[in-house]
Amino acid sequence: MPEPSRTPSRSALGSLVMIAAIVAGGATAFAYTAGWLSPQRLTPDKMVDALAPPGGPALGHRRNHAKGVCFTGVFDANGAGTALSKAQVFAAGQYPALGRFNLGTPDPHAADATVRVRGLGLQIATPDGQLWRSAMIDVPFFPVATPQAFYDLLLAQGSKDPNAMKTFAGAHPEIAAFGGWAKSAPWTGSYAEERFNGINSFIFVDGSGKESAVRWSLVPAAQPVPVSPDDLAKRGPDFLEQEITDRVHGGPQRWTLRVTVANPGDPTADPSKAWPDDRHTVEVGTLTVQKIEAEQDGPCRDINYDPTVLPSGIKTSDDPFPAARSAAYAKSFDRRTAEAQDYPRTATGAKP
Ligand code: HEM
Repeated sequence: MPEPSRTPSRSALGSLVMIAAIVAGGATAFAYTAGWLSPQRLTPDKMVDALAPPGGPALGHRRNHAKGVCFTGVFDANGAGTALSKAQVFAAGQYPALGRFNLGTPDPHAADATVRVRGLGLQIATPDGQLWRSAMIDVPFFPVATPQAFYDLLLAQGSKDPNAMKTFAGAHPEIAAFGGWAKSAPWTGSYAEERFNGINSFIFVDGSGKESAVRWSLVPAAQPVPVSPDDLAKRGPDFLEQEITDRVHGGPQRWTLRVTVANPGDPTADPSKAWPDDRHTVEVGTLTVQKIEAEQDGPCRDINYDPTVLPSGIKTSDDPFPAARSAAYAKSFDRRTAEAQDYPRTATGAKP
């Protein structure tokens, strides 16, 4: 009987080499994705870690804009937006809205009068099954020009080096405009009096395929009444939630959705640069907030207001923020939903 051959045949050897190559390729891709091959690369993990306050993140909560209150209402499109975008949300009609007023802080217990930036997350659903999610703030422009600069800003803010912020501002002079806004813009006593700005640039695509670069804002119907932060502090740490609850109880609150169209050459890739005031604007409809909902364990808890969740007819532009935000929001969502024991959670069916 002939001895069985101990040397693998050429074809078996080829298969082994192929399997090894596939495994190595997979491992390399995994290592790249995890950032092991490029420690300098900005990853969603690093970005979300950098948002955490010195004592660590508030487990179970959003890693930014952690304090807030949920609402439901409707968006009434007046039809004017169809000249710019084929998305059904602009066709005249009424669509359900689910949103969240919030404060730009990773601390869910921060006193309202200590947080300079206020925000609004919004989801509008249309009968064609599409969703438009957006998260806006009351600042008219972003403090820095790139996601990397935002990360560097977070590191500088958290640094023990007393010169860290000075060094950062030297390298990122655009931050001065935010400082100017923070000092001079009036504070108000109500979310209902805030204008919320989308800040990032997107592309609207109309029925014929024509593209327009746009930004959008929610302009309040309520007249803003300036109140000093000292006076706001006297209203208590959570006055904003109580105030909006009482106000909406007294009657629905409204904002006009205003779309601003860029002129050729306007900067779309840099949200730290506001577009000039004379740009063409189109009022496309009205957001009506009808009911304040429970924040804890309410309908906003499992929503990720990812700004890249867009209906057909709206797409991202060369602005690098929405993609970076999407990755960071997903990371925050994953972490907070995995921390069920630290936050009241009864319902299932999370929708990242
Ligand atoms: C690279 C830049 C940014 C990063 C890393 C970042 C990070 C985050 C994170 C981690 C969350 C919590 C997400 C969740 O768990 O659901 C969040 C929420 C939010 N962000 Fe940003 N953000 C960025 C830029 C912006 C910009 C440009 C705006 C405004 C135009 C904005 C407005 C908001 C608002 C309003 C929320 C709260 C939404 C909600 O109620 O769930 N962010 N952000």
